[in-house]
Amino acid sequence: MNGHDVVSAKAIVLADSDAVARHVADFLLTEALRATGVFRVALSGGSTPKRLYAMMAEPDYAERFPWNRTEFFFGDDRFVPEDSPDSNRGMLRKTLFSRVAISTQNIHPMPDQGDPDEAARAYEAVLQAHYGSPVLRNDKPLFDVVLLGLGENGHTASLFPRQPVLEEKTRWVAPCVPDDAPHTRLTLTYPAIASSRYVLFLVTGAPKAAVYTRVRKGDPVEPASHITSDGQIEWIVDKDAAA
Ligand SMILES: O=C(O)[C@H](O)[C@@H](O)[C@H](O)[C@H](O)COP(=O)(O)O
Repeated sequence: MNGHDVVSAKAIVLADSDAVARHVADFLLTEALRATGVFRVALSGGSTPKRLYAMMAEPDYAERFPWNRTEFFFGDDRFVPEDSPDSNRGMLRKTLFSRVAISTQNIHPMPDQGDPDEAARAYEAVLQAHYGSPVLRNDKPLFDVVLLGLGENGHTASLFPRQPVLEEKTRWVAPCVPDDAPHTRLTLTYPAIASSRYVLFLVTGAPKAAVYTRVRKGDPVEPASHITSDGQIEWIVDKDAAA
């Protein structure tokens, strides 16, 4: 029971999606305040974490959070302009970053224009500059916390079923052209996500119950089953998803 993989990971089952959001918000605040230097977070997209981001923007939380000692990165994004309703960058600007006192220098969205492969390599260069090396070491995490969601088809970040990115063992960021999603995406790869102190999966709602059960059993067909962390993985789920 080491917590480095999705099967041995601890599961925290909470009443509803608000309780999940509050738990993760409190966890991020505690860890950010405890950090002695820069605190690095990779943010998830999609709808599940929107409640979390809204909570983080609330004044009584925002005034306590060390925004300018925190570097916010993206776990993935759709390769669309920021003003697209599908952009994680746009969603985070609206729900969080436009509402708190954070410097744009502490926010690192993924590129959303040009050639996707070149954009992925450019983002990898940003990560390597912050990490201080082009080679990941398992005793020096790239991220303090990686937030992940879980799609009903077993994807997480933009690690989609049947995609070449699932085999990527060297690059930290890569493009993905899912065969069952409308946009090309950029995503952190498995090795980049593994370079973390914590990976938190946020899973809520009855529609996620089946895939959550399959991934928690380590079903190898599900891309999320192959997520590991040099630190600890935790499932933060609501009762409907855990049913
Ligand atoms: O950009 C994205 O879409 C996310 O990073 C993706 O991995 C998401 O977490 C899952 O698709 C779950 O999405 P929901 O939270 O909307 O169910």
